[in-house]
Amino acid sequence: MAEIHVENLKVVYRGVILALQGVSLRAGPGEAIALLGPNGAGKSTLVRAMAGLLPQYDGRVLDGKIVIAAQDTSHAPALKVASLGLTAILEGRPVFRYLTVLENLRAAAHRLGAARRKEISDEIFRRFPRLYERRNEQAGYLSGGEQQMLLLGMALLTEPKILVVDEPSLGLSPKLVEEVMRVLDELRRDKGLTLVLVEQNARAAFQIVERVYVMEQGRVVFEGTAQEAQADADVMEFYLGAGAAGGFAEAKRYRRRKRWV
Ligand SMILES: Nc1ncnc2c1ncn2[C@@H]1O[C@H](COP(=O)(O)OP(=O)(O)OP(=O)(O)O)[C@@H](O)[C@H]1O
Repeated sequence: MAEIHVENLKVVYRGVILALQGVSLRAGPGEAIALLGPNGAGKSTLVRAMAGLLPQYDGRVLDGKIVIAAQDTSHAPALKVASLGLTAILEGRPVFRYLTVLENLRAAAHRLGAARRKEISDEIFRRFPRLYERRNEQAGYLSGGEQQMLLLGMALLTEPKILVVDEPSLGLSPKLVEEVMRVLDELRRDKGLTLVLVEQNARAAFQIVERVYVMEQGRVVFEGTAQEAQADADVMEFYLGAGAAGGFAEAKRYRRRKRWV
């Protein structure tokens, strides 16, 4: 049984803006998959749908279904989804900017007892020594990479079984992107997590996932192994903007196109 299973999912915003049309995917227990594709393809919408967060964005599932840990969560609220073990780190590094690193971690750990909280906090500081050094500083003053590590630490305090991470590489230097990918890979292996990585940076994602889904205009246009995607010139050039000719400019042609029901 797949840990996450999305079938023929159709999502609209404000009742009329069709953002996903017939999207299907699966991620088995302990598997790492990536959702790739240009701006506006529908990746974040899929993350919101999986996390039960569509209503916050005036969106809803119109058709199809989402099954998480064998339960139909197509219309489930975020708390129900979280209780099934899915934790989503949303785009844009949403840390509490005016709270310190320690306070952010405490806020994420509100459901844990003191002993378990200490155990996981120790683990977080072992994995991310830089967070320990900056534990009393306001999170808003951390660098982008440090904020990403803090979000991963906060996610660990929810004891996830499925981790969904939206665009962790955004705005980071190539060296930091590599570091974030390494940490995600380590976490998945050490904890047997199912990982759904959403990325525009396809090359970074290829390093740590087994299978990829490429999205464009609200649909999945390619599904295959990371190797198959990399060997497919059309996928690389037109959807991932990583080919020889055209490059990223080519992918940008597909930006932000909306369709109406
Ligand atoms: N809250 C919203 N209300 C209306 N339309 C929205 C909303 N959020 C997203 N959309 C539209 O839905 C479509 C898919 O957007 P989405 O953010 O899911 O794409 P994305 O692949 O995550 O892009 P990006 O990488 O830029 O975040 C786009 O056309 C976008 O304009």
